[in-house]
Amino acid sequence: MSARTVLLWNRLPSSLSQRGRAGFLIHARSYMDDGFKRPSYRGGRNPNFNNRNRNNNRYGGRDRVQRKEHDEDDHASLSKSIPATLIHVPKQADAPEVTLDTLHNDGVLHKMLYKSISRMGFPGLTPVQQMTIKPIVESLDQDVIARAKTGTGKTFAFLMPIFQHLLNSRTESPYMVRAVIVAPTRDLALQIESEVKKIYDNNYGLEKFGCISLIGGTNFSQYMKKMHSNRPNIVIATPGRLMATLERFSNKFFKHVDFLVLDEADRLLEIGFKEDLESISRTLNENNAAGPDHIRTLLFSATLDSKVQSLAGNIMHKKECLFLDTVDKNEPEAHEKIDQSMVVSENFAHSVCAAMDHINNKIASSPNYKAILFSPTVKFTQYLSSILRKKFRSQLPILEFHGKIDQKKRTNLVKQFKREKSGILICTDVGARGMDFPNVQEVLQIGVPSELANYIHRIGRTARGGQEGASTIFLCKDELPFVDELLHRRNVTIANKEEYTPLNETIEGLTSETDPQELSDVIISVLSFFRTAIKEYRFKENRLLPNVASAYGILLGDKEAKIPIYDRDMLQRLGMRNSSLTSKMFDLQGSAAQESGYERSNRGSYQNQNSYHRNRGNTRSQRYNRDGDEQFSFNRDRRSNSFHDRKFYQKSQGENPRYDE
Ligand SMILES: Nc1ncnc2c1ncn2[C@@H]1O[C@H](COP(=O)(O)OP(=O)(O)OP(=O)(O)O)[C@@H](O)[C@H]1O
Repeated sequence: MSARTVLLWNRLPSSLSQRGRAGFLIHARSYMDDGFKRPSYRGGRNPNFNNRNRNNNRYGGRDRVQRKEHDEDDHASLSKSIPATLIHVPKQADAPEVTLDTLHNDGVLHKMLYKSISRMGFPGLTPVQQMTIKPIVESLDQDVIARAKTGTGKTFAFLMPIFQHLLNSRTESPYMVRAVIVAPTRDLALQIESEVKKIYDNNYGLEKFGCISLIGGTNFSQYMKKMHSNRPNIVIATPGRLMATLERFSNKFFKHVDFLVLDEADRLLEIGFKEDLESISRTLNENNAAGPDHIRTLLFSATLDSKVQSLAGNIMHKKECLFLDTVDKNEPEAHEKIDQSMVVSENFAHSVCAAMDHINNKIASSPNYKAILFSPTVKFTQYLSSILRKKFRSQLPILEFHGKIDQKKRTNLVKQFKREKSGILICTDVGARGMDFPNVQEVLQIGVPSELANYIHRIGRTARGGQEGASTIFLCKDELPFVDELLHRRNVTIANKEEYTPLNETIEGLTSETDPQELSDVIISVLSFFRTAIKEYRFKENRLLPNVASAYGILLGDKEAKIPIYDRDMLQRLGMRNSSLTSKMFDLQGSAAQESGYERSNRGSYQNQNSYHRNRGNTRSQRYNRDGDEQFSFNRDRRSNSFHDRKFYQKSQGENPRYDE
């Protein structure tokens, strides 16, 4: 072996087998040189870069040697321009099993923590827990990225090392926040908090390491009072509320942070969230009493790719980063225990019929049927909830879950659906990531998700904690390019395909009692959604949009009926012009059709509908946000103006539109 290979060999976590290390070395060559960008310190140079604990690590001064390898003749290179080294540790099939007992016996896990987790009665540690706990506890000077499939216990994989760290350093800054965990949705933050409480419940001795969740939709000053009185060591937060807290109290509580964890990291590093995460990381690091490169950053998700690695450059501050990967390079990220199906029909409206028939059959054939149904927008979720309630309410609970529901109600319905033995939760992508509802048999989707990775997260709400599950996506024929994208970009194949044509009676069942005004609102919201998904999924605009628009007539029971549009601005907000395409889709009237003589008074109740959209949009195009609501978009093709647009929107709306802060 060359000197460099020996060096690498010795630096690998001792938990790896010989073959595992050999496998790593093969991977290492391709990864070592890609690396990360260093964080951008003001003044272009990290002031502490040269003088902190460089040799104080378990690999015995590797940093100095590593630096020599990289920059033999460039000693000025201790600046931010040097990318951090990415050490990729691949999945190893033959790795010896790591158990709670071995971790305890090796001195990795403290007795108190060992007892707490043992009492939970898990049959063993999951692959991600086996792979990450020891390196996070022991590799003090490395950031960590961990990829593991949905429902495989990533939450405990980062909580256990955090508790171990608190136990290791219990006398240091006991009244300060030591770990900050960021989650993209309020419900996920609350769920992580309840996982922490499970650790307390199984060993009260750990309660002294207090925890608090800071999320939007709650009383800020009340929570700040709790921060003052409880002095928690662990903060679990959504980005918006965390920024607000740091703005006022970063010096008081956050000067001794050791860990920053990003759960659903790829989501948090998307445009929109990313600027906030960079600002959070900058504030935490600049204020840190131990210096600006002290905090270790841990990124966890089921969907991570090279884009995330480079996006995290300004958030991760260590010189080395371990990429602990439990998914093979060529293996799909979707969980293998999910039996995936798609049902393809002619029209978007038929997908609704197909889903209704499917649910009907399932309720009849499976006792305790528990499913989650994903929908593209808030309005469509409301519509689906109302038709499902009408039909199935007497048989099982039907729950509606999206970002427009008041937080208290939302928290209660999450608790309820976790408890229920059967039921259907209808939700937007706000429920796609991280939520752990026990015993969900099946995930249903009408229409495509808001981003490709969310397909994997959506279906991952089933087959959790070692169970099996099924998923069915209902697509119209013009949504099929999505399936190709899924294969080409995520290597995910939907194994089972079925074609569907609705019976007349199914359509009739839906059309009765449908309010045209409401339905027009619903379909416009879906059109808005698809309009922004065109680039992402390579849809054919001229086919897909008329297909979705015609769902209005079909679901109304009058195939010829078109969505009435009275206002020219409305078309603009949908990002469309008066053209042959729009006249195919809409019944253009009044100013929309540029008819000067049109009597406003004749517009009837539709006027409200269009002014509603006018008030909600801003002066530019109205689009879809990922919390499932239609509004100004900071979406896929927003690179050029995203930040300003978001600020503009916030100002005009007096709220933060996009996130679930
Ligand atoms: N070692 C274990 N053995 C069995 N079940 C476990 C183990 N650790 C955690 N679990 C359980 O597995 C379920 C899923 O865990 P968790 O929510 O952490 O998954 P995740 O990997 O974060 O999923 P997602 O990618 O969807 O966020 C939870 O109910 C959790 O209690």
